[in-house]
Amino acid sequence: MAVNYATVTWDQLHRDARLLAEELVANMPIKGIVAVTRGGLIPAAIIARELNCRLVETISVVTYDEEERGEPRIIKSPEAAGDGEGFLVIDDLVDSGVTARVVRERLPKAYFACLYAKPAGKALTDRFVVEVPQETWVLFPWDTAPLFVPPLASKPIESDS
Ligand SMILES: O=P(O)(O)OC[C@H]1O[C@H](OP(=O)(O)OP(=O)(O)O)[C@H](O)[C@@H]1O
Ligand SMILES: Nc1nc2[nH]cnc2c(=O)[nH]1
Ligand SMILES: [Mg+2]
Repeated sequence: MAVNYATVTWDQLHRDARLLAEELVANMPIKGIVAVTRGGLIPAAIIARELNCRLVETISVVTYDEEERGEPRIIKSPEAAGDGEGFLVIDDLVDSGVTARVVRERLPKAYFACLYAKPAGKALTDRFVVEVPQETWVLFPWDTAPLFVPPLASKPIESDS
């Protein structure tokens, strides 16, 4: 399957997290936020700031062994969140939905929100901001760096032959 890339800048991420926070105000009051590490950490920090929430827990789910997708494992439990009642769970993205499913099983009463969602996983969310095509790979600002690109005119001209 062809892979397209969608680059998300820090500005876009901040804007999308604030848009999500605006929607989540309807859930107030909340007991706290659970960030799904690592990708949910920065979105959760922005949302915690907007919702004036100081109780921020984490859950860490590992779904890959080496390069292969393995049996998902919770390597850090969100002890402060109980069964999730009154808590918002924040992740950056749902793709296949494997991570979200494990999180929901552990926190069945929590409200699950994320910034970006692909079709295969979006039904596992309670709210998301932007839908992304399944074949698109989202490049987050913490995964990328600005790179020098040579001017077009300096590239060698390819011949047709
Ligand atoms: O719906 P899924 O197919 O499970 O994919 C979505 C998950 O994948 C990424 O996390 P990843 O496991 O790569 O770890 P990270 O957050 O530590 O980067 C992303 O942050 C989501 O948590
Ligand atoms: N950065 C990134 N991580 C992912 N994990 C699962 N899908 C994605 C994606 O589209 N982008
Ligand atoms: Mg993640």
